[in-house]
Amino acid sequence: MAETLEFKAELRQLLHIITHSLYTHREIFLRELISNASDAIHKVRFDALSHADLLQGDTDWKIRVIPQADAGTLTISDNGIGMSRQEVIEHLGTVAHSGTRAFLQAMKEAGKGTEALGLIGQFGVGFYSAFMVADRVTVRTRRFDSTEAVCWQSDGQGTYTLESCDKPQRGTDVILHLKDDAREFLEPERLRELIRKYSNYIEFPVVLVLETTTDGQKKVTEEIVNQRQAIWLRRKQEVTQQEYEEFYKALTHDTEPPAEVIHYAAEGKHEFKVLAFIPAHKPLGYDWREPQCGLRLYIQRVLIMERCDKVLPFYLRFVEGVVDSSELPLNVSREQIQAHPLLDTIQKSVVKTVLDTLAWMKSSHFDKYIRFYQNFGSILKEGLAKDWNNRDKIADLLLFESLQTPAGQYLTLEQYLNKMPKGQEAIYYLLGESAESLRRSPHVEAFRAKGYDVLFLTDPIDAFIYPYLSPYRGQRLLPADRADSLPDGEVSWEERDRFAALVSFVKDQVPEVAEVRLSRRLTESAACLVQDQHATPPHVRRLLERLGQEVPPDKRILELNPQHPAVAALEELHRRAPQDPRLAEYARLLYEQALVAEGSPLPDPPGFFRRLNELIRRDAASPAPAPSSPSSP
Ligand SMILES: Nc1ncnc2c1ncn2[C@@H]1O[C@H](COP(=O)(O)OP(=O)(O)OP(=O)(O)O)[C@@H](O)[C@H]1O
Repeated sequence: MAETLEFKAELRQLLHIITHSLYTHREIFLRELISNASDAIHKVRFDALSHADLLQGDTDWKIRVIPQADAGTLTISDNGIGMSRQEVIEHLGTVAHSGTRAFLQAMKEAGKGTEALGLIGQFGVGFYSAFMVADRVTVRTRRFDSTEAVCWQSDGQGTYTLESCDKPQRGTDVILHLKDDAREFLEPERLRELIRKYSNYIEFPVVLVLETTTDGQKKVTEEIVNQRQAIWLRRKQEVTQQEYEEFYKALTHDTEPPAEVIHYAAEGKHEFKVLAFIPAHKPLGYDWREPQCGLRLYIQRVLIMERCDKVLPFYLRFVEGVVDSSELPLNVSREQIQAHPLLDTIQKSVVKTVLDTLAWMKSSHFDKYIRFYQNFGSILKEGLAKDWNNRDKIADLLLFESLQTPAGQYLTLEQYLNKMPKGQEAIYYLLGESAESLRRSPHVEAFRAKGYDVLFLTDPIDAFIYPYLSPYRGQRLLPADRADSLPDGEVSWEERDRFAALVSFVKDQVPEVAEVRLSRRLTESAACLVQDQHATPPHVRRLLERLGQEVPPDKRILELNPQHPAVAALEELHRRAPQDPRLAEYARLLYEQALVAEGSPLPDPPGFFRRLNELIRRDAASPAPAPSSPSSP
């Protein structure tokens, strides 16, 4: 008796999109189904390592693609692991495929428009892509360690049926009852083309099974269509760039070729082979997916793990590829393999090669490197905190915008060091939202005047990794907005004397700060805020507060520029009429402009507007002044 069950809500939504729309990329259903069949064979090969008898002698691994024009069906059949009844319910009734979840997220972001539908081809939606070409799908499956076979059927309209069936061979048959407009997928030539295009490097034979009738005699032919070389086992000199690209695309579903290919065989004490790729860009949906890290681990061509994270540190998770070692034991559990010391050796070797490749790319193909960096730089930077042994190598790979680089161009730490003028004793940096706003910050004025460059750290992660950057090649890194980082330039005694009363008055009016003082940091602005070396930088504070964390308040230092006309005028007014009520308002305005200049929020915006509007009112009522220098903010 067939039992009818309902799909989970998320899946109903997906199936609705698939069955009610037209696609330009629907041919990818074949790639998805062949890839599932290949996974199933890998799984049974692995599970049977310790139970070879369960295979009952059937180790002729094959994925069969069978078009049947009379019935209008296309069957993809494998002798893989198969599924139990419970597994069918779990796997074919819910959204399992990670790409599918990313696709649904992308749909949400893109709205319901056709733009989102175009995304399907790039994501692939796993098993459910079948409904792009079929109005009914039947799955007949039997697990390798069971005698019970199950038949699953659905038209993709919200429910599916399950019933027991006969299936003498283990494995899974996916039978697609093709839609009328999808009969092209019955044509042998079209199927050959698609198998070669998308599944050429599947390691098991993908066999096209054709039934022909000659002189009334039916004949079945089987033709292996894919190349199925374990490309990583071949010598580098024997593999063409095109083969690498095709393999990479088949492995990752990326539509673009990789930025770099890394292919080598370690020989000597340990032997293993690595074929890894540095992608050129983040594939669609990369930021919505759960982060995945690791290379495919093979032992003598048997796939042991889809993502072996022991061979790749998390900060290199953008690297894709394969590692194969015949030295690892085949007949042990995945957990035991994960603990094998050879994996640490492999990791060290992969990390070194990837970092060396990135360094080479940076020096030889800078434009290509910039694109890579814009996509994956934030991830790579995590390594500064996590991989102390390679900290210097990673620091060498960083790119920065800076005070002296034209907008949109980048500088490395090494280039910064090389152009440091004599007398400069530290590498200066400033944390903030964007290079554009930092370029206008009062904190860089003195540096600009002295010809010192300031690195702009504007990636959100910079706020957390800057402590790991210093020292770089013996030079310390100092924040340009720290109280003691001022290149030099003492305020004269005479100025100190003259402004002493004003400074003390402003301190009384701005209890939020620990100190008010004069400084030479500013050449154009009237005031700015700095902090001592133990305080949390304001940009980091803003980020942490946005993340909902409480940061204990630090008292900061308000610095005034005694040469600024506004500060000078204030001093004069204070000397002339120390009781003038406007003085208190002006003192607050100096503090408030220092906050605005560094991007910090104002504690009392209405008060600020009132003070500013009062100034406008008064000023507008007085006669027009002589034009003043436009450069003084
Ligand atoms: N031919 C098959 N043999 C055995 N199990 C299968 C087969 N096809 C699908 N399945 C099971 O159904 C599940 C769902 O398949 P689907 O293609 O939607 O996602 P997926 O392959 O798990 O996704 P991902 O590629 O992200 O791992 C698979 O994980 C697998 O357990």
